[in-house]
Amino acid sequence: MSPRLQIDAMVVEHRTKRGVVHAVAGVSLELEAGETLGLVGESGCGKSSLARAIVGLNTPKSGAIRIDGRDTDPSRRGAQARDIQMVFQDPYGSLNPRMSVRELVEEPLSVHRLGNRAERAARAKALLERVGISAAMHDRLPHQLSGGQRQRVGIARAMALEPKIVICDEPVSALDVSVQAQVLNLLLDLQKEQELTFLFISHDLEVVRYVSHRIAVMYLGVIVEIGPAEGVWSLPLHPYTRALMQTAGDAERVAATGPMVTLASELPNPLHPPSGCRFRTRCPLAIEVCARDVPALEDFGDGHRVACHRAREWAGTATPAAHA
Ligand SMILES: Nc1ncnc2c1ncn2[C@@H]1O[C@H](COP(=O)(O)OP(=O)(O)OP(=O)(O)O)[C@@H](O)[C@H]1O
Repeated sequence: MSPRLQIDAMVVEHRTKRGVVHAVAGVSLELEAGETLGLVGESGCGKSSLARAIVGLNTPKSGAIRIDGRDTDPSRRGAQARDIQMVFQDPYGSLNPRMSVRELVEEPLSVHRLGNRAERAARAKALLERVGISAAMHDRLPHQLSGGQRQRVGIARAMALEPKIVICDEPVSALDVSVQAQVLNLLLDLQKEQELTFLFISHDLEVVRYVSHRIAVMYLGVIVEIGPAEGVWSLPLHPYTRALMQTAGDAERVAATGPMVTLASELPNPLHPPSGCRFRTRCPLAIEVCARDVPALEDFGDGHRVACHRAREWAGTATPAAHA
């Protein structure tokens, strides 16, 4: 059976005055129905550029997007544009400040000419109630809502067209910690009810681990490690993944499974990415071959794949860290 979502050799470039930014440099991913793939990486690694290309907000330079095995129409019009929706980090920026909550949720239904006026109103009401926005708030404007309520409206809007796939781009990063779990749990409940596929982008490794079946790690436009969430978590094999986990306060666990990697310098200039392995200029383990050859994603078992010339050296000997 075809995967629900297949991204094949996606390339996204941004033209700037200083040159071309290679934001996504050939990313391929497959996601099953009902699956969450968490995507992590530092700011500037290309996560949003990839997400925006998948929902049609960026035009990729090349690559294919398939839903249930069918190529999507690059013009992204019609029914198929409904299949992939996005939940943004900052719902305030993506919600028209002059529209009421009710109008905001009705809008996608009107754009796609679904139902008559009364049916759209009823559907918007049901969606808002499902995401926890009570009837008393349906006439309010976005600025009259809390951050968590605004994100719930953003989620209702994304769900209005009954998508198969939802790209969640840092959906809880702008929220107070106290409401983050509520919004995450709402997303997980909706996923179960509707067998939704999530691409879940976050720089917060704990959040990604909480929601994801699999985790992909992106560095400077490429996927450097991907695998089952607990596998990647307990035995991170790419030096960049190890560095991210170490920075996130997991030094002890990382140290138990191989070399420590500290991220010293800044992300290289994306206008001129390094030759060979893109991470090698920041990698304390880099050797000659790393500057010469681009490492392929190699399978280490159970679908845990890593693009590193040196990962084998500790992969065979290390014992996965105990699950916290
Ligand atoms: N519209 C644009 N025009 C020019 N360059 C862009 C544009 N959007 C992104 N970039 C550049 O592309 C690269 C990848 O950025 P992107 O926002 O996709 O990364 P990210 O990992 O999502 O980061 P963040 O978490 O900060 O959003 C960066 O170098 C960024 O400066």
